[in-house]
Amino acid sequence: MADTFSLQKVLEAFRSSMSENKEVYIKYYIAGWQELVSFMNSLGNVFSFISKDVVSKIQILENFISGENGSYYATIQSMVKYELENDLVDLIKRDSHPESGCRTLLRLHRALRWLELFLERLRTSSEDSKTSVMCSDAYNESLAQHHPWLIRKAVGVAFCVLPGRDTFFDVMNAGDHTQVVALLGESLPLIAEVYQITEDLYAKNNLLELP
Ligand SMILES: CCCCCCCC/C=C\CCCCCCCC(=O)N[C@@H](COP(=O)(O)O)[C@H](O)/C=C/CCCCCCCCCCCCC
Repeated sequence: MADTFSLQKVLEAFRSSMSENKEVYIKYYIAGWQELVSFMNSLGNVFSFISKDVVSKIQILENFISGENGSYYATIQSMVKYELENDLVDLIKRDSHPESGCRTLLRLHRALRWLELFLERLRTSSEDSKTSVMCSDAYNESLAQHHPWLIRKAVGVAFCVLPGRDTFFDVMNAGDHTQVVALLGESLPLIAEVYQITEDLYAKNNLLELP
């Protein structure tokens, strides 16, 4: 994907990630994340500890996709089946498979819920709404429950230097504010669907609390 961030590209990646029978292609799922990382990198060094974590998780999944068992990593569904059937997932504590595809994707999956909540707040925000408040409310409702105190504090500091709402709307490169709101309205159900499919799959296989 090209350099300039656009919400449309994120939308396209998540749209492409969904197959006709509602499986989720990992390749496009991580392409969506890659696009989001390019946006976060443009926000400055204070966010680099976050983007580094996302990049390392993308890399782990890319290595699986391009590895000798890559065909099993085509979709989240095929990955879960393959890793579980072959005992490749640490279920209780991190041990012989500390970086399985399942636990790595779970971290991005939880972050996708944050993204959904944040974008929904942005979509329905008013001119005087603060991005730091929208971001941290979405964070507290989702990812924060899975992060230790130190990370929560560091994230709180990063939220304080977030650009304002207008800048967010501009960097989405989707036209004027009305057009951005419309595109968000189109994107959110898609992101929510990808999230829910993954959530149901992980719940069904008892994978939602992987260490
Ligand atoms: C205008 C476009 C809309 C907004 C675009 C936002 C772009 C955001 C891009 C990425 C979001 C953050 C994704 C964070 C993934 C975190 C995964 C995670 O939970 N990792 C932790 C656990 O991993 P393991 O240790 O178990 O391997 C890890 O410990 C965390 C490390 C760093 C902290 C992550 C904090 C996430 C905060 C989410 C808010 C980001 C705010 C971005 C500003 C827009």
